[in-house]
Amino acid sequence: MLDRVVIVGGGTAGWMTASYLKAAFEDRVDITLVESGNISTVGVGEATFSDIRHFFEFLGLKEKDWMPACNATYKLAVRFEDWREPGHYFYHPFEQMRSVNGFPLTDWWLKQGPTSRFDKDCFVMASVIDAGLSPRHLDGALIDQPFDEGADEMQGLTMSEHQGKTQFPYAYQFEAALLAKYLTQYATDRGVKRIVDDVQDVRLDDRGWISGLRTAEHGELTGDLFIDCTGFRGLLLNKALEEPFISYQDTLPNDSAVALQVPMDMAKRGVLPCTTATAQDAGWIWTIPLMGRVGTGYVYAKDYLSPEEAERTLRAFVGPAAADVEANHIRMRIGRSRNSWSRNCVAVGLASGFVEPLESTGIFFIHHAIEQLVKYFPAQDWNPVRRDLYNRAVAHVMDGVREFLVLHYVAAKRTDTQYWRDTKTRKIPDSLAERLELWKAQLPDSETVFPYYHGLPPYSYMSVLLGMGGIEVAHSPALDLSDGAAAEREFAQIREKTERLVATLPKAYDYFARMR
Ligand SMILES: Cc1cc2nc3c(=O)[nH]c(=O)nc-3n(C[C@H](O)[C@H](O)[C@H](O)COP(=O)(O)OP(=O)(O)OC[C@H]3O[C@@H](n4cnc5c(N)ncnc54)[C@H](O)[C@@H]3O)c2cc1C
Ligand SMILES: N[C@H](Cc1c[nH]c2cc(Cl)ccc12)C(=O)O
Repeated sequence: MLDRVVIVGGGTAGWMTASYLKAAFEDRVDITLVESGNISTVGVGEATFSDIRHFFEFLGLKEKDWMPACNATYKLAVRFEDWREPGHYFYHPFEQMRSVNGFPLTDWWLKQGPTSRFDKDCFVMASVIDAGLSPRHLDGALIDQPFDEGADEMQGLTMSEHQGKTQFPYAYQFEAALLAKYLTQYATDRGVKRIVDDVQDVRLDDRGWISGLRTAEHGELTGDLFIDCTGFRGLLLNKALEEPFISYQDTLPNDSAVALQVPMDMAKRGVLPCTTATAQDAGWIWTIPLMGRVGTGYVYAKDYLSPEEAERTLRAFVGPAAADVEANHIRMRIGRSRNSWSRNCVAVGLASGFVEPLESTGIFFIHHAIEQLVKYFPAQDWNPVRRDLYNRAVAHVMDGVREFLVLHYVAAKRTDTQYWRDTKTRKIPDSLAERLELWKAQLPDSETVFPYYHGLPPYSYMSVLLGMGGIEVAHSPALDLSDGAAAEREFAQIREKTERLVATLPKAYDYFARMR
């Protein structure tokens, strides 16, 4: 039996993997995690997809167990500011798109939208977020979305199985370092062995498979399956096994970030329940409100901006609250390993691949990789078919997300700096170029978006296209021959529901303060 797993790296990827494998296999696998006391984690992964609730569910954790320990808040959307023009904003929310007579409501909106704001007309969440509200009432009851939290048929589903069934109305924002600490406790309580040491050498056998890891103080660690969670270093997969890394930088040039963790009195400031991405001259700034601080950072391309200038701009953006806060400068490796599983090594997290944090996909990649690893977990025969299926699934997720992110830049109306002008002439993936031609005639649907599971539903593409405003899209001609009354009723229902929710939901801050 293959039952000895060694994980290298104690960041979000390492501890999420250790916790999940323990929850899946209990004592039938022996798990050791080795993490360096000298090499720090990236530790800025703060915003997630809504799907991450499947991860916590799998671990048997409820929000009240882990959220207060991680200073966590709810994220109802990504709010894009200034991507179209200064002062403009729109939301990409966690809310399923309604359909009327077989056409998405956004299609009707293009023909007869009540206002100029597609997000407010088509989703209730846009106004809920503007008002700084929680999607749960103070007694914990969830906003009445077409989603039944306790539905039996929804339990135990993986993310890809769940996609398209219903849309959970929120994701989370949290301190990544605190989540890693929380999961360290969770995993070690359940028998994961933790070693704090540096891996100095990776030993390969005659076939080139990993036979052991030489550590500074704990001798040689042996195992069957080695999981590389060493971050951008890719110590096992890319360095020792020499698995090539495919860069995405030709299409996604942002390769640098500078981050600040700004302590803040959130009772005074309030919590806007979303992640904000504010366009800048050479990239964009994220703002993530947590309980007790705001996480913020400037993501940029070093070909267009120096680290010093990026830090200056970020500090000016945040204001005096950041005066005493030390900046964390990060170089990002953008792209994916050709194969994330090679021989007896699987890379998870940044060692596997990463795209810039626009749309917060890093932790989603980790979660997806772990679900797939359990699905295709190897047996003693190391059947290569399972490995290949795993590699295909992981590559599809990252390639699909790459297309989705490139769309943001191509579709953004801004052209006021060289950086933004270049987004309109830079090479884009061929498949995306073809899709864009289709979307100009007909809004994206499941037939025309990236065809493999990559986490993002067609309505996400519609939201970005309509919000960014740089690509002209048209409504379906069939709507000109159709009665629009049902769509008008739907818009009216959304308005009524929005008014009811805004009048009854508590402030997001009050909800979390009560949870603590
Ligand atoms: C600027 C930025 C913003 C981001 N924002 C988000 C976001 O909002 N949402 C999101 O989902 N994701 C985000 N991410 C991604 C997210 O941070 C990562 O996916 C997540 O932190 C996982 O990192 P990791 O565990 O793979 O690597 P790391 O955090 O880099 O951890 C690597 C681990 O390996 C250990 N290690 C390395 N070498 C050795 C060695 N020789 N011996 C022993 N141990 C070793 C280190 O000590 C460390 O414990 C962001 C990333 C960046 C760069
Ligand atoms: N898998 C989905 C992905 C998804 C659906 N709506 C959104 C909105 C935003 Cl801002 C990010 C991702 C998604 C999920 O997480 O629900």
